This record gives sequence, structure tokens and C-alpha cells, in this order.
Amino acid sequence: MMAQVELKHIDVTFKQKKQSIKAVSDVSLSIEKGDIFGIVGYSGAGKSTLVRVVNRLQEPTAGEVIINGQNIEKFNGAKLRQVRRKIGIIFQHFNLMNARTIFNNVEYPLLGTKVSKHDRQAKVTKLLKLVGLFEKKDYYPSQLSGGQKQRVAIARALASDPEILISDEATSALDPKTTQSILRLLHKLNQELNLTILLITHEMDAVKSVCNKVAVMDTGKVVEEGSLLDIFSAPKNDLTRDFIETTNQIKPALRVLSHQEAFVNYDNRRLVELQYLGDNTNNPVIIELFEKFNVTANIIFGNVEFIQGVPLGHLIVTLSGTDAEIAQAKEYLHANQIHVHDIDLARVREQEALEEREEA
Ligand SMILES: Nc1ncnc2c1ncn2[C@@H]1O[C@H](COP(=O)(O)OP(=O)(O)OP(=O)(O)O)[C@@H](O)[C@H]1O
Repeated sequence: MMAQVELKHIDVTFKQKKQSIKAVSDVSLSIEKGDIFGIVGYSGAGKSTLVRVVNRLQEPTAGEVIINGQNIEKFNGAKLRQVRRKIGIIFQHFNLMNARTIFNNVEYPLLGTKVSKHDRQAKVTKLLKLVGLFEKKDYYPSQLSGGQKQRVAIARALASDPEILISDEATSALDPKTTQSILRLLHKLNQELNLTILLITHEMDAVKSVCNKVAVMDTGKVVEEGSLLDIFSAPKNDLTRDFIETTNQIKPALRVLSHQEAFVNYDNRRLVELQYLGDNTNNPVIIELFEKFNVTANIIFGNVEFIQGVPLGHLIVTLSGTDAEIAQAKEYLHANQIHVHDIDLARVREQEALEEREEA
């Protein structure tokens, strides 16, 4: 299948008087039609600069941008405008026009096109209904909540029938519940309009909710990339792990344990984290450990979530039995595609102290 957006070896360097900043460094990504592709990274990682390259709001210093098989480097004038119309964009601060009504905000991109007044009105009506805001059509932006403003911005972005929607931190100013409702809307648009979405965010939770693919950026580079399920079940990079940790309760659970009396002098081979994917969830493995090896596994904490419809489970358990029995039990778990990590609570405490010092 031909990629819809292909970025090849993109560099963006900003030259200032004394120094130059490499905001994007050798990034290659391939986004297929219908993807909801997450690009996650901390502030300054280069995400916004990278996506601005996609519609050439930012010229790359090096590399190629290929949209629907066409290298857009030499495009200008009408041809570039045409490409840009196929790429909608929404931002953190909505960028609505405060002096115009909701209706007129959404209609705005259609003014000055060949679309007749009648068709414009029909289209704006349809779009406002699609985002659930038709009743507010005569309101002004200042009369709407943040989530509602973002819905207007989405409707406006859809007015030119884009094939691709770039969401640049579009939920970052919203509360968690509103964030989820906007993400659900984006997912609906992806499904119903076959809209390709590029979701730029520093929130891995947002990526986890809607994306099918994700790239993690750090200081201008993509450090890891893959399907959502691969990234969540087998992250390779420390930064990716940090982002994933923000989306589940395992780290806080370990911190609580690390301060409990009962775990002060524990044997760290006996406190383990089990991670399993998909069908393994159904295996009564814990019971088998007892039946086969006489090892009891006591569940201290459990977290199961669905990633692209596949269950991903984490259990923190204590194992009791002889050393030999426990070693056998661990081997058996490995053989059943259940990852086993020994938990080092002393390290958990050190890590916590370190983070507290950094925050102070
Ligand atoms: N026009 C510019 N001139 C000079 N430096 C820039 C310019 N735009 C961005 N930068 C720098 O490039 C780097 C990447 O910025 P960018 O905004 O792409 O990051 P980001 O991951 O989107 O972060 P944020 O979410 O904070 O915007 C930063 O160091 C930033 O200061």
C-alpha cells in the first residue's frame, strides 16, 4: 500500500545569530491512509516543527515530503494551496475568530471558493451536526467551553474536506473528561470519513486511547516507532517506558509497596511483575504454578487494559516456595510468553528520592 504521508530523512535547523538549533533530525515516518498516528514527546522535542513540515508551513532544511506519492518540495502557488487544503489542522488554543459566530467560523474557509452560498450553508450545518454543536451555531466563541471551541475548530478544519487532520496538542488545554470526548470525536471522524489523523501530544494517555501507531520523539529524533500494541507490550527505549508508565498505575503501586513494613526485608526474587498479552490472560497460570511447582502466587496488584482490543495485563505478585521451585515456576512463565521481572524496591525508593530532589 502506498503511504499517504511519507517523510524521508527530514532535518530542520533554525539558524540564529550565534547558534543553530537542530529542531528535527533525520526523521523518516510513513503514515498510511486511515492511520491515527501519534507523535509523542516532551515539550521541545520537535513535534510541532515536524508536523509543520507536512504542509510546508515549515520548509525542511533537508529531506523529502511525499503526499499521496507526490514529492511536494517544488510545489508552489495553486498546487501548494491544493495540497494544503487536503491537510486540516487544529491547535491547543483553538484559534477561532472571536468576532464571528460559530457558524461563520466554520464557514470561513469556504468563503472565496466556488462553493455557492446554499451549498456552504448546507455544509456548515452538516459539519456542526457532525461535531454535535448545531444548536450553538449563533453563539460566539467566548460563550463556549474549551471542548466546544475545539469541536468548532474541528468542524472548521473539515470544511475543506481534508484527507489528513493534524491535531497539534489539541487536547492539552482540556480537562481529562473533555479530552476523552474530543478523542472519541476524532476516532469517529477517522472511522466515518476515513480521515487520516496525525496526533501530536505530550500525553501518552491520548495516544493510548485512539492511536493505532506511535512514534516517540526526543530532541529532534524519533527514538522508537511501531504499532500501539508493540510499543505498549515491548517498549525498547527508556523514554518510551517513561511515557507508558504515565498511563498505568504500576509505578504508584510499586511506590506504595516500597514504603510498606512487610516489604522492607523481602527477598527480591520473590516479588515479581508479570506481564502478559492477549490469550495468555485466559490461562489459569497462577493455579498451574501451584499445581505443577507447588509455588503460590499472591496477587498484590493487578492492572489489565485493552490496547487496540488486545488485553495487556500486569500483575505484581509474591511467590512462595523453595528457591528451586520458584526458578522452575519462572521458567514455566517465560515459556508461556509471560514476562517476569524481579522487582527491586530499594531502586524504586532511590528513584522516588531522585525525582523529589529534581522537583524541589
Ligand atoms: N522558529 C523557530 N526559531 C528558532 N527555534 C525554534 C523555532 N521553532 C522551534 N524552535 C526550537 O526547535 C525545538 C523544537 O520545537 P518544537 O516546538 O517543534 O517542539 P515541540 O515538541 O512541538 O514542543 P512544544 O510542545 O513545546 O511546542 C525547540 O528547541 C524550539 O525552541
